[in-house]
Amino acid sequence: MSILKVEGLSKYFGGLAAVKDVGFEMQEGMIMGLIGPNGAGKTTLFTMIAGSQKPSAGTITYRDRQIQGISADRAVKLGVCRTNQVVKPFRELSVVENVMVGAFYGRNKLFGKKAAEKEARRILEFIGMENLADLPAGQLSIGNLKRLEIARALATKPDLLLLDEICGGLTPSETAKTMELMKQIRSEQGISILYIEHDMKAVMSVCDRILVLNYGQKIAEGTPQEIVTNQQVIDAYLGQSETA
Ligand SMILES: Nc1ncnc2c1ncn2[C@@H]1O[C@H](COP(=O)(O)OP(=O)(O)OP(=O)(O)O)[C@@H](O)[C@H]1O
Repeated sequence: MSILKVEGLSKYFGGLAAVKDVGFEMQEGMIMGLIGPNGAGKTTLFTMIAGSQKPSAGTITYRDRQIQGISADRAVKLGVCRTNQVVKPFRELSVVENVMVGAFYGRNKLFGKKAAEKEARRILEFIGMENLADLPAGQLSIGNLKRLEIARALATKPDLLLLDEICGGLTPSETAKTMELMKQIRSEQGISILYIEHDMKAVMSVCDRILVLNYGQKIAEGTPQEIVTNQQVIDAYLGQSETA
């Protein structure tokens, strides 16, 4: 069953086509990678799906509902939540309080403070951060801040999770842990994931399908194996990222 269908999606900033006539579909339970060079339009595509930016043209169908142009708040309430590439926790609040903010802001209307804290601690345990729950978020390492960003998003109870470069700045072992976590989020919580990443090893290890953007346009879509052997993708992106 389709969870997300994007058709003819474009976003113009003045004369610049940041995203141009992009279309793709995600099936329920899929982990889909979104790759491409810097400035290719990946984040702009995310912001349109997550509701913080209105498309110039095109449609975004989430399950059976068109959601293009809705607010980020409304998108979260419908079950679409994104993380940010640059993590912005409430640094003076504790780790568990940061996750509680996600729970209050999210879909589940049952929450009082106690229930939100219980849920936040459950999520921290799920992602292996329960021992850090009472520290101020400002004291976390970059790896743990990225995990906290995922925990906050999970607390909103998404069905579609948009992850933006959650491996940037991580060590190889932190990256491997994060890939395992993504697989668990899908298998144990049934959440579909759209995933922007520059780390090709990470993308290859976790994604069912990959979508490639270049200058705002889709240049390829396929399985990881199809993508790494696609000459257009090698020329536009993989060749340069290997030498970067
Ligand atoms: N608010 C904005 N106003 C004007 N131009 C913008 C705006 N947001 C993005 N752009 C431009 O749109 C293009 C696509 O940017 P976007 O951030 O979506 O790319 P990206 O693929 O996410 O890049 P990166 O990998 O560096 O994060 C770039 O040329 C960028 O400068």
